[in-house]
Amino acid sequence: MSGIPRVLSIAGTDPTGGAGIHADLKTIGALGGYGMAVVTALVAQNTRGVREVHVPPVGFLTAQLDAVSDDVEIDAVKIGMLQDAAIIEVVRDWLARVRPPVVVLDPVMVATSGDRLLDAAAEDALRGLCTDADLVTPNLAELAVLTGRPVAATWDEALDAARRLHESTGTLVLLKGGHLDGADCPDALVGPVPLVGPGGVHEVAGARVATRNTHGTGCSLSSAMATLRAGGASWPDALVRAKQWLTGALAHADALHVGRGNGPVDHFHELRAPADRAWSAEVWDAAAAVRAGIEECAFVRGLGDGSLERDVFTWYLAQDARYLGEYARLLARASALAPTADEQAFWARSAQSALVEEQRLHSAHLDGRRPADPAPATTAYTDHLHASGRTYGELVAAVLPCFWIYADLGTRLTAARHETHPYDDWLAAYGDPAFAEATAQAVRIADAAAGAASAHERARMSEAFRRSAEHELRFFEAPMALVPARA
Ligand SMILES: Nc1ncnc2c1ncn2[C@@H]1O[C@H](COP(=O)(O)OP(=O)(O)OP(=O)(O)O)[C@@H](O)[C@H]1O
Ligand SMILES: Cc1ncc(COP(=O)(O)O)c(N)n1
Repeated sequence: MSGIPRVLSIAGTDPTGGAGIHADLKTIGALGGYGMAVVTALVAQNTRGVREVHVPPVGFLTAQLDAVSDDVEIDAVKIGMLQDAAIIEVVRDWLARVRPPVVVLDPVMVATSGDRLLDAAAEDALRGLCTDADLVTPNLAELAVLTGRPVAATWDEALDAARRLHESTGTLVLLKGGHLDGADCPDALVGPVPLVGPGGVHEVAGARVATRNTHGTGCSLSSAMATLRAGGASWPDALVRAKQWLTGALAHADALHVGRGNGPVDHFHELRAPADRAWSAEVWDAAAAVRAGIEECAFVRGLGDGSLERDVFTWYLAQDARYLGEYARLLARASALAPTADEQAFWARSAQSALVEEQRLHSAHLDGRRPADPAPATTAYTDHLHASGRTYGELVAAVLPCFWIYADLGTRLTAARHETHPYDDWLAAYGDPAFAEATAQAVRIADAAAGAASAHERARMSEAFRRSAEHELRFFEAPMALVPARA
């Protein structure tokens, strides 16, 4: 494969650009692939429904398919609307001749509007095509038709049906929870253990975005899976990334104002994000007063000019050691919840350095003394972090101020360093460029999580950040107020 996955969509059209090949091409581009398209059917449709379907002669479909495969090495195929059995036959013949490494089948039968996009007589032929695909992505109604059972009413029933489809076809199934009720919107890969892991099910949780603009989500998800898999991701990693991207596309759908029915999702929301105000910039600016309070507090000023009394500093270090022990647990939890291997590794490394590096520095200062009991400011801060561990985004937002406020203070306090400064090694640790880089990565991760979050989740992230920043201030104020000599 070249570096950029070459992905072919074989599907119908949607002149309003929300579903079919239009959604596929946007998705493939948004996720870093090169998109190509062969049209099975021309559909006069909009966000309110399908008006007319024109199917060109099947010979012309073969001509389109051959024109692409005679010339281009195809890394992945996504198959969408097929309309009738003759078209399915042509696609099966072509797949038998040209077998691209990744074949994803979205067994499109009925549009969101309720209009049929597949002849009832072609359902058997579509079942046959399922066996040729590497991944099949039915919604609940399509799963019911493919398995000959009633439509699943619960997630457990849907998982059973997906298992049945996998057993009858031998093909990996991506089960979609979009049509279930409730605040959650899970998806799952159901298939062989070597591909999806223990139990043969890899579930990816998701929050339901409150929008009626879901036109083309199925087309977009299947194209995303084809593109990401062709790019080298495992199926489970592809689903995590595809879902993160699609949730963001749904969260930005209402801003598009396309059509008066079920509108499309914003495939290019991630491209637009730099022009939007980053979440991190918003919350950092909103915490300006708290940050100023930290810079001006007696403890930080004393640390900078070296006038801070040793017993005050030692008391602070003892509390910081207590804090870091809990903080490392929360970083490890962020690692456990992380949606990608890179983020998982980042949080695990951060947990490790919080435990090892920081406590090594502390034990040097604490002179072997055991950390004291946690002070109220320490407990309040760690309680808040634990309470913020419900979702990945909220947790990442809650742990961020400890990185960011320290790194920011570090760059300021570095200016105060000199060889005989009593707290020079401490200032050096927080002014360390590697710590600044880790902080920048934590900020990038938080912005990506905020980009994919619903408005509600983003607000919770902001609140978690705001409260952590306030706890930072109280943590810095505590030593001066609580050192016994001063109480
Ligand atoms: N409101 C929503 N919020 C978050 N994710 C959603 C929402 N609706 C659908 N999805 C996601 O979109 C993808 C498509 O799911 P769905 O079950 O709607 O399939 P579909 O019916 O084939 O799609 P389409 O609406 O394009 O026909 C899945 O990943 C699903 O979890
Ligand atoms: C050409 C084409 N392919 C697929 C769909 C299904 O998408 P949705 O269910 O979101 O309408 C569609 N409407 N048109």
